[in-house]
Amino acid sequence: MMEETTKSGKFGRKVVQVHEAQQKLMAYASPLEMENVPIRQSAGRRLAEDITAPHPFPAFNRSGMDGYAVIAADTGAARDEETVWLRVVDEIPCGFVSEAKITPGTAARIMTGAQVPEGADAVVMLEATMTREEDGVSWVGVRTVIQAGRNVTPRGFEIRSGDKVLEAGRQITAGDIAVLAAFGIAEIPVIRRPKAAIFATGSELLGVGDPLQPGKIRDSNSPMLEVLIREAGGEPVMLGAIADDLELARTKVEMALEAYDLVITIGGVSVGDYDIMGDLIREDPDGMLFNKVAMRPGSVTTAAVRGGTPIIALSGNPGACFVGFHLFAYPVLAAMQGAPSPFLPEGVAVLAKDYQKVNNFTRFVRARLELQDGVMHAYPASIDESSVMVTIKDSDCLLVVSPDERGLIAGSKVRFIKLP
Ligand SMILES: Nc1nc2c(c(=O)[nH]1)N[C@H]1C(S)=C(S)[C@@H](COP(=O)(O)OP(=O)(O)OC[C@H]3O[C@@H](n4cnc5c(N)ncnc54)[C@H](O)[C@@H]3O)O[C@H]1N2
Ligand code: MOO
Ligand SMILES: [Mg+2]
Repeated sequence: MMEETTKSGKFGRKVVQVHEAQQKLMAYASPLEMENVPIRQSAGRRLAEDITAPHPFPAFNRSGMDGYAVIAADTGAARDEETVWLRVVDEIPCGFVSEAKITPGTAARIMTGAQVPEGADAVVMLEATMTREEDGVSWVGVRTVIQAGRNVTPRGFEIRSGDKVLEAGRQITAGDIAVLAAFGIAEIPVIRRPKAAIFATGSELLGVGDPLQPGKIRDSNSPMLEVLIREAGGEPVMLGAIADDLELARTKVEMALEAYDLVITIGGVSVGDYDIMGDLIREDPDGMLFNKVAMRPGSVTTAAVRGGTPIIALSGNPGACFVGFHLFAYPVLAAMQGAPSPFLPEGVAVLAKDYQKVNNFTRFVRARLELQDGVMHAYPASIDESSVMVTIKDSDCLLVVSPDERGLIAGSKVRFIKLP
């Protein structure tokens, strides 16, 4: 009798591969609605729509030099080392449009960034000219032959009107801000930030401000996740820590599911007597996505969906919590913001130190990347057990060590996932 209970309960878990678990979750990570934000608050957000150029850029033929706007053909005689003299008909500062039309034999003084006057097709730089005054008339002498188009940036050189300049889903960078500003787009259509509720379970948990008590620990995972969620573009909603009490957890989860886009819980997913999150998820077997993943740390990571909202129940062990967040919560948050490639990027590095631990499951080893003579090297953390907290701070990648690898020796190639 006892055995039957346990088989169908905590222990009878079906192991799924990491990518399979990720795919199950991603089915519930669709892009959220659009909102408009002022340009100054849009950096780092993801565009909800393609941005097309409302006008060409530059919008006018622009002088690239301080000098004289001329008709290139007029300078042809300079080939015979003869100075060509042109009558100066206007002076054009930046921001002003000349009413003069340049006709053969004439030129206009012009500044860098000013609109090239009608009729002119080139600008001679100031250093290649000389001037003289005669009866109140200014003349400019040109001693070199100028090609048509010289020192003139034609209208639409960078972007033509109607060109797609920024793609939907793109994360807005400083360069994008420059583009948006140049086109006068002050309100930016972005995907709203996913609201991700976090709560921790564990009767041993104290707050950061609490004095240490025997047998207790301070909740370090919640504040860590708060930062990770914010860095991933989400809006963390801190629901605090609760004791290992199924009723309490149920109430919290139900409330969070109503109000937020994603619910992340910490702890209580293993086989312990007080591992209530596992029990809670099992109450609705249809909604369960997975409760055992072929990975270390974080094998007990559990996920479910209720009313279309995903719940990710991360392990309480700090290392497992950290790894579980990056493999499962990060891509969900990215996809909810419309990221075209929501998973963290992968690469290959040279292992800088032996790594001999072998598992039955793929191991995600905290490590630090360092460029040495232009080659990326990876230093695995000194201690990387699931329960270890302190080496999280030293890692900017996770090495992916598959179970068939019989340990890795320094100098071998190793796959890594780059952390944000
Ligand atoms: N008999 C077995 N025991 C365990 C197994 C197993 O397969 N059989 N799996 C081990 C593995 S692997 C992991 S990982 C952990 C998973 O534990 P839970 O996810 O259930 O997490 P808790 O039991 O709540 O806590 C584990 C550990 O982490 C500390 N913790 C919890 N919450 C926080 C927090 N918010 N901040 C900092 N530290 C936290 C907690 O005090 C425990 O030390 O189970 C193994 N056991
Ligand atoms: O779930 Mo544990 O972190 O696999 O080591
Ligand atoms: Mg436990």
